[in-house]
Amino acid sequence: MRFGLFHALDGVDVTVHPGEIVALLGENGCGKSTLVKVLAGVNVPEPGGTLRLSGTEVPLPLSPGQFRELGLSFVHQDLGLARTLTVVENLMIADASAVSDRRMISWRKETKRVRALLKDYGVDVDPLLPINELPPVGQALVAIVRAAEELRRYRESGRVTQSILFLDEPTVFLPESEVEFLFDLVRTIVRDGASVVFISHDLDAVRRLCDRAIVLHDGVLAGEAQIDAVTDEQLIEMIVGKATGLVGATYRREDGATTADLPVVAEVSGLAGGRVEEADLTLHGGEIVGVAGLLGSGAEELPYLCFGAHRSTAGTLTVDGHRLRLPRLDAGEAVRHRIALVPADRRRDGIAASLTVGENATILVNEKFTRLGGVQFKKVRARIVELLEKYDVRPRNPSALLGRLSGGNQQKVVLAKWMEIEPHLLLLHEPTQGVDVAARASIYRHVRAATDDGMATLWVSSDFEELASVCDRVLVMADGRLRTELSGDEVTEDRISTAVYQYSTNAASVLAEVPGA
Ligand SMILES: Nc1ncnc2c1ncn2[C@@H]1O[C@H](COP(=O)(O)OP(=O)(O)OP(=O)(O)O)[C@@H](O)[C@H]1O
Repeated sequence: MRFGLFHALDGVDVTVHPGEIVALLGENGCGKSTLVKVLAGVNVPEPGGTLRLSGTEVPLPLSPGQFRELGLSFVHQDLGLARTLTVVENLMIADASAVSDRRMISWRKETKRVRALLKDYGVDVDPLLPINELPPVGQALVAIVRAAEELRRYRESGRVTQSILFLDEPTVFLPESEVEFLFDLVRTIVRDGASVVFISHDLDAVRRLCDRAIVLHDGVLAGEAQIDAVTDEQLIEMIVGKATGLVGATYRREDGATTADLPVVAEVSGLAGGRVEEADLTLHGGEIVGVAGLLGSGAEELPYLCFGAHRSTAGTLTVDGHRLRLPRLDAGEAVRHRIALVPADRRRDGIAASLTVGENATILVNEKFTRLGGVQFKKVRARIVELLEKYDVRPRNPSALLGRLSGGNQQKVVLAKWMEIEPHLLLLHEPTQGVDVAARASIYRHVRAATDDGMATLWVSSDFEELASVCDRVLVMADGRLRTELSGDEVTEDRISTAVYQYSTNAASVLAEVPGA
């Protein structure tokens, strides 16, 4: 498969067996989604490739929608749901044939049918709620149920004997604690007779769910392995193409300095807003401070409240001696005070998809390249080239539209953009989601280096292993308040996890809001 002169896939052979869950792994931009899109009839590959399903050869390229006749179904990262429509409506759109011969839709009957269907799959969401009112895990579950139903209809139609569900990073926006609900559903689908291809950068998740891994590297097949026959180090070596020593690496301060030795850069006091009832925190230059909490604890809102992206009801933020009233803070003022925010929802909040990579990377610092009212294009371009090299953005093409880059490469550009303002305070929310294992390590190193140079960093993540490897201190949030603090040797994945559940007195009720819990 070529895009212009660029070979996104080159001679890749892949086999999927009945009833198997196969992981499709590889670095950002190695061609995973491209392969899936060939099978979805979106990408038109070069002549010469073959596709054989249950022994029957199917000519390539596939036409859009042809996958339905072949027993293939897809859940892409953005889930592809109509967000303002209800769960019932979304499930009905997928099955238009079921209603095409009726003159009137009986919503009562449809709701009853969908309620029973969701129950069969063990998914507990209200069928009458619009998609965008469901929590992220509920949305992902609905998208997967819709695909599973599609597979069931294929099999019942008698046209296909085998069916394959492709899941392209559906867990990327989900807190770690909720991923398991999704996996239960995937296992149900496999029991019902489908095979699954699961794309992910989360090796833990891959280990929990998959039987076998297929690894791509720069558009070619790098290897295959049964999951229980390889170590993480071996898988990573296949993914990256060389030994990395990344397993178990840490990115904490090396000089042993403690909080007390470091200068205060930012102080938040009396913060309230959203689910945060009250939060006070002091952030030091040179220190990465993690925040851990269950969904609904308020942790996931802290970065946005401190940036003025979500409205606070009370509180102040003092950065480098400037006292800002949080309820009146807006993004413009935050940037002027060198506060940076890397948001979790990259597509919605992080990138300008229709601008180029270069425009995105320099959008916050245009004035640096303006002289006497004119833009110094040579200088801008030189800086962009430097940034693409430094953050290893692939391809190194400043003029590519950012929306066309693979997810992980978009994330590298988002970080590069924010680091350009030379932040005093960096606010991160799930900054490595969708990022491959090597690029993740490079993000850790960049943030560590800038923090060592005096920046204060607040890192909110549901990945406690990540927090344990990068943070010097971790605050635990529950019920809208910061409950405890772990530092030094206490910062381990186990201690963070234990503290989060111990302090979340409403852990049961938080989980009760999660469909399927
Ligand atoms: N429509 C397109 N036009 C031009 N280049 C494209 C297009 N789609 C993908 N590419 C390029 O093809 C390469 C493979 O992209 P792909 O999205 O398949 O990567 P991926 O392995 O899914 O990565 P990630 O893990 O980051 O999602 C990337 O270099 C990407 O920029």
